[in-house]
Amino acid sequence: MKLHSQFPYPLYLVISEEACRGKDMLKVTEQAIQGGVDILQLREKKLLEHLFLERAQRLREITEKYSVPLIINDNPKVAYQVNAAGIHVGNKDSRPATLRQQPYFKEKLIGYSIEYLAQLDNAQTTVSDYLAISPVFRTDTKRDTVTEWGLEGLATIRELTQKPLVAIGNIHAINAGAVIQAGANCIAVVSAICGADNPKKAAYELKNEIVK
Ligand SMILES: Cc1ncc(COP(=O)(O)OP(=O)(O)O)c(N)n1
Ligand SMILES: Cc1ncsc1CCOP(=O)(O)O
Ligand SMILES: [Mg+2]
Repeated sequence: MKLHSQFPYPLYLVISEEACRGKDMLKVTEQAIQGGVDILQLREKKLLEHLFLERAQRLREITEKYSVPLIINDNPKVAYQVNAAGIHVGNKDSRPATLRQQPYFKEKLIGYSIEYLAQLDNAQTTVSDYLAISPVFRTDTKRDTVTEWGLEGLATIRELTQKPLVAIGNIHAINAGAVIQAGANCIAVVSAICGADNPKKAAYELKNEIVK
């Protein structure tokens, strides 16, 4: 079994209403947590800010009940307003180094997407708490990606940094073990759990592949 001492969240669910395909997002969240999800991100790319905030507040009630950290995608204002555990940003978003200077984000988790190897040397990476290998495998859930890292790319990055690595992109129970073996500390998924008929069972099966 691998140790995850730097980032004690081996299974990461990135959720949106659209990804839940008609299922109640709040129920999916609760079932997924009961199945073993350790950390949750709300990622709504098309919502107006006040609706994003409202959804984040609902999720916050559930994550608080289970003591699971809630991460907000892209939007520092919403993260602050719901007192989220942190934020995830990529190359088109607020910069981690800028966020880190704000009092609210000083002690919060900041996740940063890695799309180019050169990012490993930049100031954004230095101040981030985890790096997302984004994506490990091409996925229909997010099409505007740059580099498909593959297991080899993930292993290369593992050798170049000590930062916790969160692997994302087309990861399912069948390939999760290989992704961990290649050096990831955490598996992040959207469709493997949100798109499953039984999100609790899907989370449980993924978790088993990760921690065995
Ligand atoms: C855990 C995790 N990893 C990667 C991403 C992608 O972030 P980003 O590159 O900013 O793209 P969008 O998600 O904003 O489309 C993520 N959200 N979460
Ligand atoms: C948000 C995000 N960032 C990189 S890939 C991705 C989507 C992953 O979705 P799935 O787990 O359904 O492939
Ligand atoms: Mg983003």
